[in-house]
Amino acid sequence: MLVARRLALPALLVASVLAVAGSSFLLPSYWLFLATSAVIGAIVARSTGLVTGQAGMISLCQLSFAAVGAWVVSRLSLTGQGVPFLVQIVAAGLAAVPLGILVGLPALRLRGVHLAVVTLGFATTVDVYLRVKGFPREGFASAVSPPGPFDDPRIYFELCFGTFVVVALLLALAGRRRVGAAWLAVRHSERATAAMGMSVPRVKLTAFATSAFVAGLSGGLLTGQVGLVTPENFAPVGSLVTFAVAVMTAAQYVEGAILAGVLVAFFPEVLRRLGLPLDIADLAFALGAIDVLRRGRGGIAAQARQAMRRRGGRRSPAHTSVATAPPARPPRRTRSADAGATPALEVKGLTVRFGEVAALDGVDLRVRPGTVHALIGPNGAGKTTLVDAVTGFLPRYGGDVLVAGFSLDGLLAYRRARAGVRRTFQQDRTIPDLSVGDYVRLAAGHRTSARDAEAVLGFLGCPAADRPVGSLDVGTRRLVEVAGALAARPALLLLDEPAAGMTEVESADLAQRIAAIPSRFDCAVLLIEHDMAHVVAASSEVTVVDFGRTIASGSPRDVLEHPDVVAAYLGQEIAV
Ligand SMILES: Nc1ncnc2c1ncn2[C@@H]1O[C@H](COP(=O)(O)OP(=O)(O)OP(=O)(O)O)[C@@H](O)[C@H]1O
Repeated sequence: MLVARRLALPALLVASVLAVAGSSFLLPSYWLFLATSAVIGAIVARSTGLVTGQAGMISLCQLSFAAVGAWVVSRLSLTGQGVPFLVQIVAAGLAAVPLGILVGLPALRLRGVHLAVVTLGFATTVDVYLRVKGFPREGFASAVSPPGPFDDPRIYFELCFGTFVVVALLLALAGRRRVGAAWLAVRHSERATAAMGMSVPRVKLTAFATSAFVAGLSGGLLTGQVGLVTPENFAPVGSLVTFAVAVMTAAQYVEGAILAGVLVAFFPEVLRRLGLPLDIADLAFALGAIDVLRRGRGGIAAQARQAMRRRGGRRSPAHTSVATAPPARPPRRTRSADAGATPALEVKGLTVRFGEVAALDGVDLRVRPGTVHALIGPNGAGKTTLVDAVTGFLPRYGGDVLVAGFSLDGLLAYRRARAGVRRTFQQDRTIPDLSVGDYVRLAAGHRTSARDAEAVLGFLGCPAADRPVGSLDVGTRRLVEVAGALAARPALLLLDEPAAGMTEVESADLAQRIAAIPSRFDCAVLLIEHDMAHVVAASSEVTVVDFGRTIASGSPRDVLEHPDVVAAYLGQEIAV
């Protein structure tokens, strides 16, 4: 039954692909032309969905990338005798890549509306250039005519459709690998992406470069379809409409991209037949995009997937309860436990200022190898700032941070993560679009087997690996985040209030599991937590900070009875 269900989807997909491919031999020539336009529109929509929907960067210049592809095919068709047409199409995509990287550079610093303005400015600049140059006719005597067999419109449709299928498959494959999952990660949180050991600039630039490649392909295919392209084909308003449709349909998904292509090609045709102004189409797409952004629930394809997931979720068996799952056997230890004197973490004279506020003022801290060390203190004491400094999330700090005797000073966050320093955040930074297992493998940052990932999930009492992260409650997501960091097999794990959002019972259960991390994973832990019962159960040493200074350090019971600590908490119930 399960096998039949698993085979049903691929079989349906293959049947759909064959049906669409076969339809070209049935359609009259005008409808075939529109169908070809729809497929080319789907390709450019998919490119927009990649950079915007997947990687979360607003690009309003996708048709400028397509223009580069169009120029390449125009040029090679008319002057590059003998270059096979398929090679011309691939060259169209490749030629757009440098431009994609160039446009991606501002995205390293800019976000949201600022990036949108820059990309729109780029689209306008390209448009002006094309018009001044009389694109693409300068030097070209006649329209592009694809060589046989692509001069047959039916075969040309097959070429376009085949290109779309290949692009969709490759991007689906990328989505299952680190590169594609990283695009999703950067959309949800750049800090969490860096904490997973990934270079945020590289992730962003690969997204822009790949999306430019795909858009370049569409420009090349459009040239072969219409023969002569003009600047109007790639005008900024066209990029805006592409963006709006991609948002409306959620073109980061293959079905969303197909819907976008169909709407762009056929909706104006419907309006024309009804005798209505064609501009209504652009207006409808804009309103659709505004509605999607206002509701914040994703475009049409995203909502359809969520609805299916909800239906599937009701059928699937209940997941392992966080509170009741017994600790599973963890992966085999690969590092030998270092019982020597070198601290797992040594912080010396750490000082951090935010303007006039001294968040940390000469803090010293030593975390012994093989221990869980709690860092506690009232709100605003400087705990998260210390974690930020250790993990490289502050532009500057005074003092030294050493892990296993090696200085981390000057290293960027993602390099510290790769060096074995992993952290979690106070707010949930998981990626709802991924399954629990995919998230853990992405966070692990190296070739983690499904078995190893499941062993870590089992150790922490997380839900099953195939559960979508988006279907979990906040407390469970935070547990999955801990599992991701732990699966990376770090030398030092910094947990920032991992039990926040959990019930008392879940928190107590997690404390026991955290206490077992050093012996089972050969990893020291720095734990920030407000729940004192959790602190006592999980840690063997505690450091207390207040107003950016260390006020006590030692065993949990001694520290919690220290008069300065009691005074710092101003009578709050901290004794356990
Ligand atoms: N980016 C920032 N800009 C300005 N001030 C900041 C910034 N980050 C932290 N601070 C200040 O630094 C001090 C320490 O903050 P921090 O978040 O490290 O405290 P905390 O002990 O983690 O508190 P909590 O338990 O509430 O999370 C606070 O006074 C806070 O307002």
